[in-house]
Amino acid sequence: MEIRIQNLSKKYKDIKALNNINLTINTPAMIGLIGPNGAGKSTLMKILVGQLIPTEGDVLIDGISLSKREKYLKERLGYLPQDFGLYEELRVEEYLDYMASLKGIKRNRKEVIKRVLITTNLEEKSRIKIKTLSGGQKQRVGIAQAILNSPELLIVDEPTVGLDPEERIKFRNLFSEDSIDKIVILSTHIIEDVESICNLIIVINKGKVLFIGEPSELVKKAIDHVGVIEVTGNNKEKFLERELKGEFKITSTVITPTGTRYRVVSRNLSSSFEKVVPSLEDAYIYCMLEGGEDKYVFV
Ligand SMILES: Nc1ncnc2c1ncn2[C@@H]1O[C@H](COP(=O)(O)OP(=O)(O)OP(=O)(O)O)[C@@H](O)[C@H]1O
Repeated sequence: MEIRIQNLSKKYKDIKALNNINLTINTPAMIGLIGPNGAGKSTLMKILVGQLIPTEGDVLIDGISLSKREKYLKERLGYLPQDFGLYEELRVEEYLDYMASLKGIKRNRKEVIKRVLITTNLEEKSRIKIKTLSGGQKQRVGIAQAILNSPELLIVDEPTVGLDPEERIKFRNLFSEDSIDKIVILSTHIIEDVESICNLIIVINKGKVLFIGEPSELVKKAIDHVGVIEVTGNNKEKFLERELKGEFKITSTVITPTGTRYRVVSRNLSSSFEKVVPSLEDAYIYCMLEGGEDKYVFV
């Protein structure tokens, strides 16, 4: 599958949620879509699944406009929205059966449901009413419905929210294994999730793509922009003032026997800092610093 996003913009009244996005994605890809709150991630995902119509531009699925691909996409898409409504009165298996019928799954429906119940560790809960499940278990039901049709394109908006660490690891591995022959787009704020499974990162902010590429390329861009420094008690206030003035962004603070050790990301790192190897999180912050101003785009 090829997804080609062309000059895509979306306006909600006077808010430009997406501002002239151009991207091409091909199978296979395990994509991490990251960006701060309000960056436009959900809007982009909703357009990709045909739930929202763009104000300008188009999305081509295998060369044909999304607007003419409704059935084609429905058969190949799995989607877990950020706020998915579950039918609380239904039992888990009834809900999955209903979702399977909406997706047009007729053959082996029982087996298909059983398979996703096993995959999402919900077998024991299959006869339980959704309203009595915990938040994390409901999230698993959401993931289960998204993978019912073994989709070629799996779009998941913050899928690991509410899951405990073990479950998070399990699900990110599931998405990753699934991406061998498909496109998985995973929107998240959890950089660790992206780091461990994604081979492509798309960073967006204020509706613009700031970066697209491999995680290692993003990290490379932050080399020489990340440093640490130990600040003693008397100098702490002055140091923190420098952050307020925008000289750098503190990404970690550790109290030491002699003062405080800060890790910072800066566009122009002063020589007073000891340079360190950037993490993906540092690189993301650096990307935000560079791309936060309209005059500079990182791609
Ligand atoms: N239905 C809507 N009506 C008006 N404005 C909207 C609507 N949906 C989103 N927006 C605005 O569009 C912008 C992008 O929102 P979007 O939900 O796509 O961001 P996001 O990156 O998914 O954020 P988050 O990480 O907080 O979920 C924000 O400024 C948001 O307030």
